[in-house]
Amino acid sequence: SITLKYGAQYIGKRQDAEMKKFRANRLGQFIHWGLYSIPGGEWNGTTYLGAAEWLANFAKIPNATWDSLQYQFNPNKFNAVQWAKMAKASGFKYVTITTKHHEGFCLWPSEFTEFDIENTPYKKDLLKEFVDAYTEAGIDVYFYYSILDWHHKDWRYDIKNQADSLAFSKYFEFAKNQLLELQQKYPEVKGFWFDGTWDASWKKNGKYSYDIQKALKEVNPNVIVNSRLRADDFGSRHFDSNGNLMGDYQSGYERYLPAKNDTLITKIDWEACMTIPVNQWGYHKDWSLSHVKSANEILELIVKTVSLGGNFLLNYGPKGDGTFRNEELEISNSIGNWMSKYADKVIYYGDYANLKPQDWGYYVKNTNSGKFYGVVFNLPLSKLLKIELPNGKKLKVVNFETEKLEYHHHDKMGYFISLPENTPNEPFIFEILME
Ligand SMILES: COc1ccc([C@H]2[C@H](O)[C@H](O)[C@H](C)N2C)cc1
Repeated sequence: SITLKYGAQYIGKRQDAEMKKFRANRLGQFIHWGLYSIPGGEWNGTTYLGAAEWLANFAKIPNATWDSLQYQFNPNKFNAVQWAKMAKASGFKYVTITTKHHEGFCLWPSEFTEFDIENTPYKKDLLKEFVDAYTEAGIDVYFYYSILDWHHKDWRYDIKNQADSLAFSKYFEFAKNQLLELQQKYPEVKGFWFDGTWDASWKKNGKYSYDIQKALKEVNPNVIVNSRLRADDFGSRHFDSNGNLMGDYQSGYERYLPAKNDTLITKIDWEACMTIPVNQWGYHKDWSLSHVKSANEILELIVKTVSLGGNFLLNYGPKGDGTFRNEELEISNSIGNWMSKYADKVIYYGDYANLKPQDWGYYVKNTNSGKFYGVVFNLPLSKLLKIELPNGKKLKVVNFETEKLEYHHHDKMGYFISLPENTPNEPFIFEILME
């Protein structure tokens, strides 16, 4: 292997309590909220199709114009306790909120910039209200922080000369100071979700990304940091030049999942983040412009993720006034109903079952109870659920709610479980007992 100064700090899954809690949580709420939430993808009468939090970029809006949105940011309908209550009812065990997205606007009163919540009509420490409400609700809090910063004068996309290098070192100091400030002001924070780390300037400075993780861990030894922060000595991201995962979990799955038969991914901790429309993280006024995922589509993505040993972060983009759009409220309600019935069995503590994938859905092993479950999304016309067990394993009992399901064994093709009489018209689970 190659000797690296800024590569992976350790190999394998962390087994400390904080990481075990992150893993057991499985389901998180992502929140993208910033100045971009005010225009909602529309500027000077033109609606842009791209992701609303990138509007300044698509619409080529000068910084001075965009930054003046700061004087309009006044979420007078924001109710952190209500947000936390909805999140809890939806089954979210953790939340990740944008403290600063690419635009550079900070949702907390930062000592290191004027471009923050303090200098808006809202004035108050919005992030503290948020952290307190979610913590009170028993939901773990994580902070999203963008390294890419369109506002900061010392940000550089690339390092072409000594001047760039000096400026970028000042930007690094700014970012590190802000991150330590976030840990100090909001000590409840469990970890950081870094973004905006694809530019050459960052890839050329593996030391910077290494130092940020080190600095955060000095304050909180079990802080959880995503792989997206990291570039190694040679600019390799997420995985170092020896193929070892950097950070504490792989966060490359942005709006897509690994293949159902990908067993490699089950060897590391990972988290997928997902939008409800095709590609909108920040609030966009018009969701009719793309497909919007149904509750069942989202439930399948969540269960597929857990079945492969990953966490799932579902995104919400609240409006500038602090309210959520109806589509998000409806999804929350539907998902919450399903989670109230099944999450304790197949989401929380859910993990890879190491059983041969089948067409009808996904297997989940509950690492708390040790129980194995099937989650059915695709009803077979044969009315038979096929199960293939590893050699030496025999199927004993299949429980569906309070009944035991019939099954027969075919010496070469495996077991075939008969569907229950009254099959639910929603994704349902059955428990598998083997011997
Ligand atoms: C260029 O492609 C991109 C760049 C940034 C993103 C950002 C989104 O704004 C959102 O914050 C997502 C989590 N992040 C990867 C997505 C796609």
